[in-house]
Amino acid sequence: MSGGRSHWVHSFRHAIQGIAEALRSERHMRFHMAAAALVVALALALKVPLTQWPWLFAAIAAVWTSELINTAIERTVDLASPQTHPLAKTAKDAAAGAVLVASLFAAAIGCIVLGPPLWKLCFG
Ligand SMILES: Nc1ncnc2c1ncn2[C@@H]1O[C@H](COP(=O)(O)OP(=O)(O)OP(=O)(O)O)[C@@H](O)[C@H]1O
Repeated sequence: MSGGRSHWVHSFRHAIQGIAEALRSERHMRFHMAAAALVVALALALKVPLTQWPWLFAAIAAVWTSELINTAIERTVDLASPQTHPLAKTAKDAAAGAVLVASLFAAAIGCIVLGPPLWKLCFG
């Protein structure tokens, strides 16, 4: 049982190290983190109803998850194919496409959830 728990703790530590390394090495990841902090601060300031928060968290999680997977794919492709190769390009471009889809989803959620209270605040 304790061996199982220790395995779980190791897996958790590795996952945190993965996120920390992505934050250190990827400018986009730091941008997503700043954007998430801004969204949370805005939602608190605008007193967004509790029922809307899951949409914001889903959007943030979608962007972070896609960026982490994109980073993993970039590293794997660089390791497997340091030379230019059409398949390496396909893999990296598809991974970047996943980040774009998640970012568009997050932007739409941000407009839908934060737009109306922001509009009300600015234009009465
Ligand atoms: N080994 C390769 N073979 C062919 N094309 C590649 C290869 N590596 C990168 N590319 C092309 O260059 C683009 C940029 O790749 P790169 O690894 O610099 O990622 P990036 O988009 O700059 O991401 P980031 O800024 O997050 O590191 C890829 O999307 C792909 O089109």
